[in-house]
Amino acid sequence: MSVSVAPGRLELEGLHLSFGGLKAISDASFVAEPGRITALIGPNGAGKTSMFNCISGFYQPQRGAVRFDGRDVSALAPPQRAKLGFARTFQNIALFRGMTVLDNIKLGRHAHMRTNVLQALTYFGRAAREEMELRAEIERDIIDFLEINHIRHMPVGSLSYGLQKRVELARALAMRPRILLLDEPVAGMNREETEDMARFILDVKEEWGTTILMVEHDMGMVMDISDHVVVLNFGQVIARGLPQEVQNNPDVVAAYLGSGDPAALMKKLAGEAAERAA
Ligand SMILES: Nc1ncnc2c1ncn2[C@@H]1O[C@H](COP(=O)(O)OP(=O)(O)OP(=O)(O)O)[C@@H](O)[C@H]1O
Repeated sequence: MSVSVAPGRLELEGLHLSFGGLKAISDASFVAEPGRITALIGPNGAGKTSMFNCISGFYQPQRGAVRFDGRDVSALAPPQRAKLGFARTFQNIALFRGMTVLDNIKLGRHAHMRTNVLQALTYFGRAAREEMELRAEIERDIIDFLEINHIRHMPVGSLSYGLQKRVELARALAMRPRILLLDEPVAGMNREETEDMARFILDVKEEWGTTILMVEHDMGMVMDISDHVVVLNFGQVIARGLPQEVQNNPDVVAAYLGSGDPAALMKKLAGEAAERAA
């Protein structure tokens, strides 16, 4: 691996977001530290997706700031944030199903290239050189790394769900992110697919050093691989800390269950994850 992109530090300060009269996010602050995995969890409707959309620039919070390495990026549109190193995967896979794995991954990188997609698809001059370098780099750094060599020329639509999610991760990595935003990376996966994805996310952290922020419902996976967990409830941050600290926090348990029984919480959450995977 030879990926040398400095990880970024994401800081959210006093974020407010309302839809009409409904407060989706209310005075929420937290930090995703460089080179760490931060998980954003919370019951359904807690505001996780809204928060993700504020971070990637799809939503504009009414108040508060999104800072990246100290710079206020709140007013930047998603493509401008992408240029600063934000890369995102989506809850519902956002790939071109008729295109091959390799072409889908290359599209991730074209956002950053000096020549645009059309120029790059015609093999002349700088475009041709960039295209060849890109292909070599993607094959070396990403396709091998994510163990998707055998499917590189297959159309994405023909792949299993777990592999499609891995291709989406590959496309995000092709952007050479300084922060990777993963929206429910293992939703809908079976146990084996979940374990594979968890391992790849850990490998990205360890080998690329990328800052990772993920929204995830699978508590087993969250507790296994996160360095830091932030819990949202009704749009507010109600807890943050190490996975074990959060797991045993009575406010968190109450938010999920309305009871003080952490064992029951874990059982319920594990059951929900299994239901989604079934
Ligand atoms: N575009 C929108 N318009 C109106 N209300 C919205 C919109 N997006 C989200 N909401 C509301 O904001 C609140 C937070 O929703 P959000 O989807 O961010 O929660 P979540 O934690 O991601 O939930 P889930 O785990 O179910 O995906 C909910 O009450 C939701 O109905």
